[in-house]
Amino acid sequence: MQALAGLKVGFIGGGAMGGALATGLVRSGRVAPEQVLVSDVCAERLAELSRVLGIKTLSDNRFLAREADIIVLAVKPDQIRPVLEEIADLVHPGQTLISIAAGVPLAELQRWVGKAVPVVRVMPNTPALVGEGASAYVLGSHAGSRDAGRAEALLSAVGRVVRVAKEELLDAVTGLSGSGPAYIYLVIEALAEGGVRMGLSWRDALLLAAQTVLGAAKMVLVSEEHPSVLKDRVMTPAGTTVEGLFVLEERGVRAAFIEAVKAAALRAEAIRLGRNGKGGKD
Ligand SMILES: NC(=O)C1=CN([C@@H]2O[C@H](COP(=O)(O)OP(=O)(O)OC[C@H]3O[C@@H](n4cnc5c(N)ncnc54)[C@H](O)[C@@H]3O)[C@@H](O)[C@H]2O)C=CC1
Ligand SMILES: O=C(O)[C@@H]1CCC=N1
Repeated sequence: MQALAGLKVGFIGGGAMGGALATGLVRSGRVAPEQVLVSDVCAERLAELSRVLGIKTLSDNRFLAREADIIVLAVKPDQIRPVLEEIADLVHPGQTLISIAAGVPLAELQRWVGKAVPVVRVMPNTPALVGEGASAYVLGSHAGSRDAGRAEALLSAVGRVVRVAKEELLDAVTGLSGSGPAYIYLVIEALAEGGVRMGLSWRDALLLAAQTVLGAAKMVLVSEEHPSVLKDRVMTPAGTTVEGLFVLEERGVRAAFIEAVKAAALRAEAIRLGRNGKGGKD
């Protein structure tokens, strides 16, 4: 991909999300393994990423900050400030800083780095690991089209990406697609348990449940039809599907998902506004 050609992409934090992005990026083939660096405080994690991906790993965030053109901050939200302050004197306007931390506002990121460097805030999700991520981003005040191009190139290599008009919308994104994979794992587990309850082996039931979710998602993306139209095509009058759907509506599953997204989005907002009443930022 042109926007990443010849650039080095460095991840500070190679955990669940940073590791997923680095892995998805290398596996996409859009960058060579030599273009990707990961620094982390956990030696075992670094050894694993280096062994599996053939990328350069290091325990020195400052070395990474000197080497990388795109620096992805992928530590827990409460580690973002110390990490930014650690590298602040090294970063320069030729670089693009990307923060994936939930609820850490652009204004704070910019203040902690303390100079006019481009910052982009991104909310990705873990299916980036398998090239099926869903991400949204917003540009900070010093970021421009070059930085948007870099962010889009990176995120589109590992899935789909949208740009949101204002930072507050990243709270909604966090509640929907950032946290969303966990909701869908719950759905898959529950569907499979339903299959087991009706006599299927767990192995068969899990495969059928997961493939059904994958297939339905693909239908929505490929057909571009409204989900209700696709739903109607599955329903036979007085058939089986309408009986199942009736139970889901009766139990309030639709409202439960709407409320789940809202609750997670409000939590992201509370973290962003510093009203973090739960003893941690993540
Ligand atoms: N896990 C998820 O589904 C998503 C996470 N995020 C965001 O991604 C960020 C990372 O979250 P996870 O990957 O889930 O956490 P994690 O705990 O799996 O990964 C964090 C990594 O940072 C490393 N680390 C800690 N301090 C460090 C330091 N000073 N320098 C370098 N590395 C350091 C840890 O050893 C660990 O490997 C968070 O800010 C979170 O809000 C965003 C979207 C989705
Ligand atoms: O649960 C969390 O706070 C993070 C952000 C989105 C997904 N995981």
